[in-house]
Amino acid sequence: MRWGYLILLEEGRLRCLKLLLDPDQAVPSYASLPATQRILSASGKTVGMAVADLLRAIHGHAKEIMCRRYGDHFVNTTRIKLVCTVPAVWSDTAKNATFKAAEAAGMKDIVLVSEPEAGALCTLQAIQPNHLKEEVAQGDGAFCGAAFLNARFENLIETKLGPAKFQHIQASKPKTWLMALNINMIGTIDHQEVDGVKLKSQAKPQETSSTTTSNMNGTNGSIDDEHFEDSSRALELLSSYPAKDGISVHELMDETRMGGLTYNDFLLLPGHIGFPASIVDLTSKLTKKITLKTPFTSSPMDTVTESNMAIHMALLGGVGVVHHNCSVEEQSEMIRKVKRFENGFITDPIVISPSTTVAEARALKDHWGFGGFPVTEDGTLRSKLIGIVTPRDTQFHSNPDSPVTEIMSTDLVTAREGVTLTEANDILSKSKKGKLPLVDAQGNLVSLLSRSDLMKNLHYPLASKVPGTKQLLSAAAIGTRENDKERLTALVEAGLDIVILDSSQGNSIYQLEMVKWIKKTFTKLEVIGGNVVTRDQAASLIAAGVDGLRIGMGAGSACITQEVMAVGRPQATAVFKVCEFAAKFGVPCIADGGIQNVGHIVKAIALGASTVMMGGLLAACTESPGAYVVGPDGQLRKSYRGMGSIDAMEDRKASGPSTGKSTNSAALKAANNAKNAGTARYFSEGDKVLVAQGVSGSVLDRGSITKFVPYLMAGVQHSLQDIGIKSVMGLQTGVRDGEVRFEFRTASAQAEGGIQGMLGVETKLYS
Ligand SMILES: NC(=O)C1=CN([C@@H]2O[C@H](COP(=O)(O)OP(=O)(O)OC[C@H]3O[C@@H](n4cnc5c(N)ncnc54)[C@H](O)[C@@H]3O)[C@@H](O)[C@H]2O)C=CC1
Ligand SMILES: O=c1[nH]c(=O)c2[nH+]cn([C@@H]3O[C@H](COP(=O)(O)O)[C@@H](O)[C@H]3O)c2[nH]1
Ligand SMILES: [K+]
Repeated sequence: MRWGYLILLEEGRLRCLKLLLDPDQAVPSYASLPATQRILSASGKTVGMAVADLLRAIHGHAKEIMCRRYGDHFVNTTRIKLVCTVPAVWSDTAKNATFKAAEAAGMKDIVLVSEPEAGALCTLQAIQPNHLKEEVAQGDGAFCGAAFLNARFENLIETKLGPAKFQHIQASKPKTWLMALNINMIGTIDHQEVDGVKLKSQAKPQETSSTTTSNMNGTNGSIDDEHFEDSSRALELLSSYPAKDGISVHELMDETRMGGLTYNDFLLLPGHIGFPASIVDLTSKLTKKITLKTPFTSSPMDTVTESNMAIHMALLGGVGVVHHNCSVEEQSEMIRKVKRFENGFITDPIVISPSTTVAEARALKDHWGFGGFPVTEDGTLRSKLIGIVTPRDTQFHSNPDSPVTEIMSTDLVTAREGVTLTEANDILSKSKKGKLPLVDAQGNLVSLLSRSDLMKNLHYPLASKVPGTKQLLSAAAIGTRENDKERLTALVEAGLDIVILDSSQGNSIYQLEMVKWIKKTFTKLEVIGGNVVTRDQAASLIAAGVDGLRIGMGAGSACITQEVMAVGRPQATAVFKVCEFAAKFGVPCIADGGIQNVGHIVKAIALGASTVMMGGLLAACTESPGAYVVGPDGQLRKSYRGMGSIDAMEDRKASGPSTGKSTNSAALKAANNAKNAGTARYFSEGDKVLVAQGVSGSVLDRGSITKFVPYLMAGVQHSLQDIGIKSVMGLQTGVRDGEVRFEFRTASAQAEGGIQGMLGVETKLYS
């Protein structure tokens, strides 16, 4: 059932329906009911059923508005009394029928009040509380509702125009007829009364239009402002419109009208700017317990996120999810590197023994990316500190076989265990050394503080850290096979904080069981399930206990899932549907895939995503794995491939099993023994053909993410400023409340938004 503005003007409608509630009641002369009766009998409903439908819709609408304003929980736990107003002249039969219809519509706790009574009550309670003594308005229909007013007005026009002309206009302009009647109430009727109500006298419409026309065409340029509203009333007049300009997110996301939408299919409308872009707060949740200062994550793909990307994403306030297309040892090592990076106090420093050679120290530097190592008596932590080796010491030493004791510094500035970070930082700054070892009373090495970390602390104020520690937040992806449990155990030992269960279709028995197992086994670990694109998929995973969801199926830039599997969902719709549902449980969502620019990030967030995940956009950054190559056009590129591409699935660099793939059971065993995710999938298919869900190729160089991510952040801040919103969370509330408005974008609107008719365009996005 549709009602109100949703009914097209030219469509038939049930008007004055309530007059049919009591057939014995006199129908006012100006109301004609045959059309209503016709539509009613065609729909097979009784008047009671139709009124119940209407009341149900009104009730639902009211509840929706209240939920939007006050939250579902408050509304569902608060006793709500309903008051239904009816015309005072009504018979008891009509009132009783209304009451029955309200009950049929599921309205409980309801009372009926006559319309004049309701009006009077409202006024009297304001001016003289609790002193209502008598009904002040007579129930003679004089103050009847708008429908009657319209009907009376129509009658009036008919008498003025004559029936023939009246019917002609009505038939030839079915769309504008009703609108014109409703809007142009004021006008032709000088000092006339309609049902006792005096109408304001104004110029006749013909005059208005002719004066306006002549003014517009006139040569003197003067405009007779008698016919314009006073400009000081602009805001007041604005508030008299029934709805804000543009459409709400619910209207936008009504699939029955437009189908599933992508980010490019719509725009947000601008709001009011009353603050600088730099104060826009991008803080947002990644999981139930973890909040990020920047709502960005990088994909768990072997061409996107290894330790270097993960470290830098975390330094910049986001998080990088380390892929699992590698052995357990390799993945754990990557997590360890993230956790070791930039500790205020490095509590598990790499320590070497006096017998370590210069060559070995150099090799360790190449392996770890840093070269300052404390030397202790037996080469372990908690053993007596005897010196420190730095790259300066090893760099120009001619004999690689010399023990480090020959070159290490022994004039050490140390601090005692137990100093605060600030004190230690202070000592380090004054010492002009690169490292400050912390020792216990016996001179045993306990931990280390590094000057480069101090610098990094200064340069990365947004860094994502585990609360209460100086360690960066780490995240990794795993699969849902039995041996992924061992993988996860190793990752947790390496310090993992967040695990993502990496699948294109997360609503599987394997994933649900894995979620439950993880929640039971590693109670501190945050678990993100996915991928999902429907409410139903999300519900299963939420019920299983996930702390976050990852949304997207086939939207990624290297994905062909939608084409090959015929399964998936346009990303904007997927994000909205899942986030709307997940928000009810406080489960944050990642919009994964299809992010091509800043605008897409803002749209994903507006539709409810707390964070976005990027693959292709980050694949050719300095911090992503792999080397740059020069393309045929002379530009630098790095390779990028879908994790479901044949290339990735066949990549057995991590030494998969050599058992072959001859039988199904052998294949399953091989899959479980496989050392990387690609091989596991490869072997799980047994003798069957491999079906690719992704492609491989390359993407153009984007430079370092230390420049690119701040560009994305500033872009999002400016966008939110345009919308007139000060934070990511504010944007989501604004959208939910219907304050932030949207518009569909036709194909030509998309062309208009792009670059038009220009040659030699240089698309430099930031500097
Ligand atoms: N977001 C997206 O649109 C898509 C992403 N991808 C990416 O490609 C990679 C591979 O994705 P999928 O092929 O979906 O990986 P997957 O590991 O979830 O599924 C591969 C196959 O293994 C089966 N499987 C999983 N656990 C099992 C168990 N315990 N026992 C028996 N069989 C089991 C699955 O049912 C499926 O047939 C992931 O990195 C994923 O993120 C792939 C396609 C689409
Ligand atoms: O259909 C797919 N086949 C694949 O082989 C594949 N590999 C990755 N992904 C997903 O794509 C996301 C990254 O997407 P973007 O490059 O658009 O950022 C990633 O985060 C994944 O969700 C795949 N999807
Ligand atoms: K795609």
